[in-house]
Amino acid sequence: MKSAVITFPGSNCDRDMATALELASGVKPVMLWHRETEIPAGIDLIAVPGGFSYGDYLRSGAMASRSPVMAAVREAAARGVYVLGVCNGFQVLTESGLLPGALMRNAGIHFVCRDVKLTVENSRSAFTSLYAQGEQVVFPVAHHDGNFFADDATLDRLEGEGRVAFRYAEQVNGSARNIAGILNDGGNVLGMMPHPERAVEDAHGNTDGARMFRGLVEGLMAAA
Ligand SMILES: NC(=O)CC[C@H](N)C(=O)O
Repeated sequence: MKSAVITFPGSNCDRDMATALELASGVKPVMLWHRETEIPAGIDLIAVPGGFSYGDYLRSGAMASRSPVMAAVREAAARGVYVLGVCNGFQVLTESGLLPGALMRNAGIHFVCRDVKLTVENSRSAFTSLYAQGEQVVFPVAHHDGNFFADDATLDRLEGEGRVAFRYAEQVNGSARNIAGILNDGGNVLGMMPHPERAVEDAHGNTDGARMFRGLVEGLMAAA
């Protein structure tokens, strides 16, 4: 599996994401600066990593979503290229229109930085194929704008179409229906606030995230 990791000014999880992808695939991802206007040929997966792009000014992810590279990411996603947005990456994907809804300030205002329990709500996606349906996993979160909001009709559609990939199994940030991660209608774009790339090796004390990356490698290689 060939992957690319986008870096914006203020990204801080880009190298962790690259390490997780390399561990799973054996191939170093291409690192793409936000000014790039093209996704290199042959890329199967684009990762939009966490951090504080543009210092979270205006709204988290809003300025990054206007970066030249995001037009190329939108075009690639429309061709079926897989896109994984984590934390600030999820915020960038909603601001880009690649995923519905918005990430608002956490209920309770505070930055939340801890391990949280999640339920795998859809194990049939390319991102979750190595998890069992309904399985509980633990991923770290670290954000102040993780409070997922969408109107009721959108939430009903996400639930009805199996596009809620992960749900918090505990109260974390006030997200509507405790939604932690969602898929687009094509199933090739996933945005999530928790950080799978921070739970991929024994030194992390938790390897629950590793199956996301291994599942992607296995699934995308089988499709190639
Ligand atoms: N870890 C992150 O990506 C943080 C995301 C964003 N800056 C927030 O705090 O909400």
